[in-house]
Amino acid sequence: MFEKSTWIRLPRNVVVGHGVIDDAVDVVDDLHLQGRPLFVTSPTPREVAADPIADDFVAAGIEPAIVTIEKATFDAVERVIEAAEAEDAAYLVGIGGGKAIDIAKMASDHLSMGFLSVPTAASHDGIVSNRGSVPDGDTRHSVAAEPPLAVVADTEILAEAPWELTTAGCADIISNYTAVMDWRLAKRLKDVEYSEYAAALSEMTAEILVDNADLVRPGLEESSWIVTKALVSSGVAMSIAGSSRPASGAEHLFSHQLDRLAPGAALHGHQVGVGSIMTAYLHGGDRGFWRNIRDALSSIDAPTTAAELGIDDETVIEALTTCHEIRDRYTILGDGMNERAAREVATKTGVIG
Ligand SMILES: NC(=O)C1=CN([C@@H]2O[C@H](COP(=O)(O)OP(=O)(O)OC[C@H]3O[C@@H](n4cnc5c(N)ncnc54)[C@H](OP(=O)(O)O)[C@@H]3O)[C@@H](O)[C@H]2O)C=CC1
Ligand SMILES: O=C(CO)COP(=O)(O)O
Ligand SMILES: [Zn+2]
Repeated sequence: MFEKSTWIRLPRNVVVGHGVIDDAVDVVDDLHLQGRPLFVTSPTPREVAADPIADDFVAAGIEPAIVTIEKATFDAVERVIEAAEAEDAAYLVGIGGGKAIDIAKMASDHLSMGFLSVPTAASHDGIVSNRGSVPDGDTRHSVAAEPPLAVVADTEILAEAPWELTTAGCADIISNYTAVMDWRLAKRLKDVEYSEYAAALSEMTAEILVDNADLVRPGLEESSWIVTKALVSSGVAMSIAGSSRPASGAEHLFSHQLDRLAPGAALHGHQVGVGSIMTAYLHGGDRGFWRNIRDALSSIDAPTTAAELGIDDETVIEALTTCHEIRDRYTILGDGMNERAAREVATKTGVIG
């Protein structure tokens, strides 16, 4: 008897384009959301977007509450839940980079409340996904969470954000190639749950972005358009899979470990990009594929070396040799690399000097 079933939860409205931040109140109307919103933001996105959007809500007769978080932690999720209860909020609006959006989506899941995703940087593919990513001691959880009811991605705001945030988003997408390789390997060796549709969408997203790399240039608003569409598409792949597998493999474990060993040194997207060069090498040996990843990253100005990340060589080796322990996710790293092998891959790919 056939007994499979699945819920693929996706946003109802994805609004992308120049000046669409002005449509936020209309988006709320279209969703028939009533009551008071709680805006979840972080310091810079608050200035850039949350305060101006709050003014539009006030003009429409809606008085939002605002909570500003500094870090993506379970404590921050707790603070947002408490603020939502204290302010009698009816829905949440996550406004910012990956940090603010992840915290809003996890709090909204806990509160059984809808949330809107308003990215201020095209820096990560969690804009649409139904996953949150949170460090917790020696580990990092990929948590099931509420997908947004709607996304409002203003390409004018995204284009004005520092360029490296956009290149980080591109690198997060380019890393899909190795994430999918790891996923297929885990399917073959460990029979993990696998979706060919999600894998194909994730790879195709990376391919389209790389094909359009010439159009991804600083100062061009069209770049934000291209990158945001890729980030949305990659998030949809995660929602189809019901896991972050299509967009997170060993290159992400490497980045999560760097977050522990060198907190704040580099952006998430940039770290996963450099990780992806090395895990592509592990998948393919000295054949060409890792060079394609490296060249794709450098074509959009993303870092390809430890020095460009601002991370020293020894920290890269430590991350490579320990990151398989971060979570129970089978990847090309298997049960871990020894130091000699780690040095070889990092040196051969030019990540360390
Ligand atoms: N759930 C998922 O599926 C995914 C989750 N992620 C998670 O997302 C996070 C990475 O996202 P990322 O966006 O890099 O991290 P942050 O949210 O920390 O943002 C990076 C930096 O950009 C700043 N910033 C944001 N918008 C602007 C703007 N318009 N102008 C100037 N500065 C701005 C932030 O300022 P400030 O310091 O003031 O906040 C911060 O310093 C990680 O925690 C990662 O794990 C990533 C991919 C997928
Ligand atoms: O960053 C992600 C996808 O780009 C997902 O993060 P996790 O590795 O925590 O699942
Ligand atoms: Zn990522």
